[in-house]
Amino acid sequence: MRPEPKLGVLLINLGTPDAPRVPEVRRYLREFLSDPRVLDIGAVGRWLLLNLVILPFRPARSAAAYRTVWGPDGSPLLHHSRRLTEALRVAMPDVDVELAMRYGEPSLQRGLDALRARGCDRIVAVPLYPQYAASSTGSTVEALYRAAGEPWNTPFLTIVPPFYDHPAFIDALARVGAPVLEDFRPDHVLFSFHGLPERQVKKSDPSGAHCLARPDCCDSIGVNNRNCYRAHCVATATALRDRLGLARDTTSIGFQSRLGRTPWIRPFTDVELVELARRGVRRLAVFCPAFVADCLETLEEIGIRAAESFKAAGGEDLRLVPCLNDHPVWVAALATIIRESAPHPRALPVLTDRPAPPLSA
Ligand SMILES: C=CC1=C(C)c2cc3[nH]c(cc4nc(cc5[nH]c(cc1n2)c(C)c5CCC(=O)O)C(CCC(=O)O)=C4C)c(C)c3C=C
Ligand SMILES: [Fe+2]
Ligand SMILES: [Fe+2]
Repeated sequence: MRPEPKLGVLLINLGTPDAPRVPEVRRYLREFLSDPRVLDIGAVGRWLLLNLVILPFRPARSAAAYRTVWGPDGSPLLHHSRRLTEALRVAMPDVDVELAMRYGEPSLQRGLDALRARGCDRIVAVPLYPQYAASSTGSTVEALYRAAGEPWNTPFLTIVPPFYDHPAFIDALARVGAPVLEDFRPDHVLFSFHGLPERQVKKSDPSGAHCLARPDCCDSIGVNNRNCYRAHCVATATALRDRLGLARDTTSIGFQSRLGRTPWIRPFTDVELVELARRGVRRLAVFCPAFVADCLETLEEIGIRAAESFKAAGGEDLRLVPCLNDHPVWVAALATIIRESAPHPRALPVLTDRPAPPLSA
């Protein structure tokens, strides 16, 4: 008799340095920014940019930033991802759950090996990026296929697609955010997403004529922008705004975390913050819905630096809404998203249960 297929779940996040020190941050940035999906320029240009411009200077600045958010359990991104993994194990006792990172440790290979060692031959992989970008989701999917293809007996993969407008994800964001808004009483809410070079958004458009070709290109999702990161972010922000019952003119969108001189998608969070303060906004709440786990980009860039510049521009207070982290509503939502994508565990046995028709029929 064919054994029951055993399902494993692999949660995958971006990765983070091993320590908030210059050598560890340099090693992390080297691996991350050597990825041709992240710095998507020619190999020679990437090598020059990385080795002559970025790696001599950025690691010291970034290590100092990491030190401001590093906790007793290490990097916040890894800490929250581990706690989410633990919570999902409890919520889904019938499957094995492992954590892996696209860059650094625990590696994709390590996560896949751990699932294989426990006999999982079917794996549901969850890139923990709600919105699709070729430099985050795409890079993870490519590396995952490569790693999964290494062993002689390959596992069978299902990959959870971007969940930027999944009702369970939006509901979890709203349930985590609502008590913060209730307590803080902001007069404006900003949805701040990780930024992306404009070039990468344009490359996601198969027609080459839709994305960033007109101001309303992200207002709805169709054939040409179905992989557009910016359109996915707009869809998340719109759904969350509606779910929270916020008026359109009391919310805005921004894109944070730019790198280099190439044009990045707009509006920019750091510019928007100052503009809002100048327009009279005093109490600003900021959601970061591109990140499911709090990390350097939420805690330091928004929670510390953005709060300072908002106040310097005349604002009274900025409150960072925590990411979903291991909140029970997110754990339940993630279990729903995974179960919806999982191959039906009885799919093959059900077929073999049926008596075969006679050969002569
Ligand atoms: C939300 C998804 C992410 C996308 C898309 C993304 C694209 C992207 N990022 C960089 C450069 C950097 N990002 C850095 C940190 C970082 N980025 C994401 C997520 C996305 N990046 C996360 C979750 C984090 C935090 C990691 C942590 O350890 O907490 C960094 C490192 C920090 C720093 O030095 O500023 C860089 C660099 C590019 C160039 C890019 C798309 C082209
Ligand atoms: Fe990033
Ligand atoms: Fe667009």
